[in-house]
Amino acid sequence: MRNGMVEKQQNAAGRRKYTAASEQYARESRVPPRIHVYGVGNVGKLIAHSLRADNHPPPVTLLFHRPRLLNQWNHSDKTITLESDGHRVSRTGFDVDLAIPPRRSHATRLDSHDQEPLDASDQEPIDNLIVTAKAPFTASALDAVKHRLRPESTICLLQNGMGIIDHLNRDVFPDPVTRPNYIQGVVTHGLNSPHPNDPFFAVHAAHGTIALAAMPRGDLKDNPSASVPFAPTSRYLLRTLTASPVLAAVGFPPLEFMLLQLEKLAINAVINPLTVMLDAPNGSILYNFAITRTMRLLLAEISLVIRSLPELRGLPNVQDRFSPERLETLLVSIANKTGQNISSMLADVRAGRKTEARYINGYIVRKGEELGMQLPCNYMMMQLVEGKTNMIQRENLDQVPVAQPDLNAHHT
Ligand SMILES: CC(C)(CO)C(=O)C(=O)O
Repeated sequence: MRNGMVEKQQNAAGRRKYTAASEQYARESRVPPRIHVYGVGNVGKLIAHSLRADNHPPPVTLLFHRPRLLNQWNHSDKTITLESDGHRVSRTGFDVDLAIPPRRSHATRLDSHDQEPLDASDQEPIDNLIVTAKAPFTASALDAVKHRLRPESTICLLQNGMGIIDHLNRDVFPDPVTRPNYIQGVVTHGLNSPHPNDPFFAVHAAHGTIALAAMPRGDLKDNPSASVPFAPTSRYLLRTLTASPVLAAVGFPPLEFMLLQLEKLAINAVINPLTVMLDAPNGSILYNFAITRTMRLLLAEISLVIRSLPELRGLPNVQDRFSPERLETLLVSIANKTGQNISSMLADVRAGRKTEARYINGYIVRKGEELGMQLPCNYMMMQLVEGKTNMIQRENLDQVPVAQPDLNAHHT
């Protein structure tokens, strides 16, 4: 009888342990459980879909950056659908809101936020925000919701590249006292959106992981082994994301997380711009000695900068982990595994979109300059990628629709 009771109590405790983070944590710490997701690209769809998978899902608001997307949503069945191993699962229950980025020129906002609010929700505070917009668009995305963020809020940034937080602190949240908290993430899930006319559908092609870290409010350089006392909203977001089995998200201390970011950055700084130059899938950089030589020139610079970073000084294994030889082995294995894929940078260039080159090769160049080094190969790659993007953007602008001659027409 007693044992039965103990067992019941243990079961109840066990069940309590596995309730949703929104139930378990938000309630007890008074963090409002609503999560806003900015950006419904591939990663945004994966995150929003996974958040609504739980038995007690948190309320989720999708923030659209364009009225056209909101319109498409309102005319759809209001679901996000993910296909994985041939099975499609649709999830519902999302709230939606518009957050249109103000225009910026040379890092300055052109139009201020004194326009009429769209509705009352445009003024409601945002406590938990996940941003999946790409690095070059993150500052303007945050400009759109800046007035709703408070020092207690947490922004979780999920995108490729490094140096984004420095950029945000300089241009969007210059006051260290009032700026929100940050979580950063490295996503290795592979997704694609094969139907451009259905922006709320994606294929989860390769199951990966998400590494997450709550960033200390100061500079990591000044406080490298900072054990961060998490803001309640950061703890809530970390708990909610790591509770999702599909996301396979894991939390790391800031310094270990930085090593993971640098490893991904080193790979992206070579595969991405080279595939842009070759206009070919990732596998095209393999088994071609001229390309291998170029790859090695880039890796020599990348390895030198990473191994000289003051933040990493004295850490065990950094010299081996970031040696040019180890990075090359890693790079070749990733290019092999993703051989048929088009890199995200090539996809952006082909579509005439701004790329992340400034946050990938550009980050290496900036860090090198801080250390008194010149890195011409990475600088050149960044310029070439930007040059090619400009070229494609101009081609798209110049495209005048011309009536095609009807080759089947019969002249009598
Ligand atoms: C496939 C890979 C690893 C190539 O760098 C990638 O992450 C990307 O396309 O951005």
